[in-house]
Amino acid sequence: MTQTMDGMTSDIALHTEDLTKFYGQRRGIEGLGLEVRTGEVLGFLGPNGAGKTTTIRLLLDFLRPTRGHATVLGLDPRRDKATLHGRLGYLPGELAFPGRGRADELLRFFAGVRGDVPWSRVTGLADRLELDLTRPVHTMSKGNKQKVGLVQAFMHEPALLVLDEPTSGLDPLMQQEFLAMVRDARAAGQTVFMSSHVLAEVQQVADRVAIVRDGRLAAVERVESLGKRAIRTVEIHFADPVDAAEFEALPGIGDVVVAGPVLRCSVDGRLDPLVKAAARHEVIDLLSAEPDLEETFLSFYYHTEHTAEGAGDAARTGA
Ligand SMILES: Nc1ncnc2c1ncn2[C@@H]1O[C@H](COP(=O)(O)OP(=O)(O)OP(=O)(O)O)[C@@H](O)[C@H]1O
Repeated sequence: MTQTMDGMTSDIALHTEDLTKFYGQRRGIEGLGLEVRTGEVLGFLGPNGAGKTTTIRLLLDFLRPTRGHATVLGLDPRRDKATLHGRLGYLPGELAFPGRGRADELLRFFAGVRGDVPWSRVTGLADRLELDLTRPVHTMSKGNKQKVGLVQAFMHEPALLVLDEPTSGLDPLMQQEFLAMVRDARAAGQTVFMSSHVLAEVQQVADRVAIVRDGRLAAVERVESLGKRAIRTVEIHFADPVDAAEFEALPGIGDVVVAGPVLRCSVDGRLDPLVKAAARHEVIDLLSAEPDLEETFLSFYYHTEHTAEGAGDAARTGA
């Protein structure tokens, strides 16, 4: 539960209404209506330039909206900035650390600003992320700087984590560790709002995903429903040539192309029928490409009657 100014609790951690930011004539984000429940992990997805960073900067009052408003932990991002500061963990998309100090010096500074952060919590997070705290931050790789950014965002166990492209620069093992940190945060009742342009990673931890395109909210869906619709591209190499007709009629299979012993197709939903059909032949290799955000999105909207307006309703109800 989120404690509001008047001492009441709320199960809404984040709320935006008609949140809009134009940079001159250029749309950053327009008409965003979104609700994130306390304890929920929301993936905020979209291709480059979709408006993710603009939205996050509005939530933190680094930008002022052209119109509309946001409520964060029941508070006003502008009026209650100081109160929110201690209750939020923020990872910016572009990290810029000042000075030439070591990571532990910088993190001690952050811990001091936030009040009583036990140092063991900082070292615990650094250990999880395999971050050497004795290194000067300005000498670190992008990935290690990202880890410093993550430690400062998580260190005070904030009620709300707002993370802009958190896995950027992390290697696959560290990405998994980060996702485990998000799961732990969720289990502890924290709310997580994380932007990404990679559906596959968000799908592993998020309860819902909100998809933005061209500065507008295009869809809000529960992760399970997107998963079922996920289109994969599959390529199977057989020992001998196969016949396309054998695969074309399978449920969910499309775009079948056979070149001798190599079959390429798209799979909408379960892989099982294709795998069982393929197993009638000798299989040399099977390659399955991660569902692409754009493909999943298009597949979802070709297959349902949802509209962008409907998505706004879904955002509000969490349906
Ligand atoms: N300071 C700015 N001045 C003018 N236009 C801007 C500014 N910041 C962002 N924009 C524009 O607003 C739109 C949304 O940008 P934003 O950075 O919010 O997208 P994003 O989804 O975070 O993209 P990325 O993943 O590339 O960071 C883009 O068209 C971008 O060019």
